Amino acid sequence: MTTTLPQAAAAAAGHRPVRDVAVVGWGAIGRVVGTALAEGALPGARLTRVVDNRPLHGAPAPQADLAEALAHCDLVVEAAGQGFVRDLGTTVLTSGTDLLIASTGALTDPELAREIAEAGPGRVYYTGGAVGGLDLLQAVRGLGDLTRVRLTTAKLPATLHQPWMDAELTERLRTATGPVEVMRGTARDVPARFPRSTNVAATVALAVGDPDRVEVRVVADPGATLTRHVVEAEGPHGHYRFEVNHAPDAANPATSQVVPHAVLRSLAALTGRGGQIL
Ligand SMILES: NC(=O)C1=CN([C@@H]2O[C@H](COP(=O)(O)OP(=O)(O)OC[C@H]3O[C@@H](n4cnc5c(N)ncnc54)[C@H](O)[C@@H]3O)[C@@H](O)[C@H]2O)C=CC1
Ligand SMILES: O=C([O-])CC(=O)C(=O)O
Repeated sequence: MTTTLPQAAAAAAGHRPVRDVAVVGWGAIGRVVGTALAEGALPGARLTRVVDNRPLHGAPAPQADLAEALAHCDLVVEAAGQGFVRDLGTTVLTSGTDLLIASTGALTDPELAREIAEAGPGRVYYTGGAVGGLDLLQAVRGLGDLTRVRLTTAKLPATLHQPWMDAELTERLRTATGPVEVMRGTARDVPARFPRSTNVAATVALAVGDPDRVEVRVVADPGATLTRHVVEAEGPHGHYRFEVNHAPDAANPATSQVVPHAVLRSLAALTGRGGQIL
């Protein structure tokens, strides 16, 4: 039988406290994260509740509403969508629960970004998700502002179709035989237009500190069997280029397969696990 020590007693006794984690959103990301936690993949964290707005069968922890989940966890992993962050992000934080956000695109609304930043006592964190190099871009800010930051995202056309698109653009996506630029804008406006597909733009913006400074191109490419994100940045102290090409999730090709593993890496850092590249 295992004995669970309360967090403070565990810390005093020299044990690292185990984080009680609720996963919100049991889809491409949440399912992989929650299953790994339930299988003990991360010794410093355990899955206590799962929240989803659809009935679930066979989840490895009880399904609960958010109120019940908050009573049984000290950390919420958001893998549900920008709507959850918008509607309930501050509820999580004001309950004293930490929040790890995947749907960073919600933060492009300046009022919500301010509310989330000021809410507490829970702390908010963001996963790097599908992009890399953000640690370095954050570090470079210590040397002075970046003068130009660009993100180009290329995905399969079907993953980029949106209800706001007119008939002509919809048809161009449907019949594309080569790359089609579907939007050019900034990290302020793009993630709201492609809420399930371009959170990466908002994440880059969090790293560089300004959504208006990040120029974004979204490209529908029938040849993009791997989802591509290219981040290019330049400043007085250097220039940087990060390109990733990810296999998409089989069930939800808008999401790259690596994303839940990026969330698990974020969780490993949050549990205080040693040996991490921070
Ligand atoms: N930061 C990044 O690099 C990435 C971020 N994302 C974000 O993560 C979100 C989740 O991605 P996936 O797992 O691929 O989506 P998914 O569509 O496979 O799963 C989402 C799950 O959340 C549930 N859900 C939706 N709204 C909810 C709510 N308000 N409360 C509770 N459950 C809710 C749905 O029923 C579904 O089961 C995306 O919508 C996107 O915003 C996705 C990919 C990359
Ligand atoms: O998974 C990806 O490649 C990116 C994605 O969906 C997002 O940023 O919302």
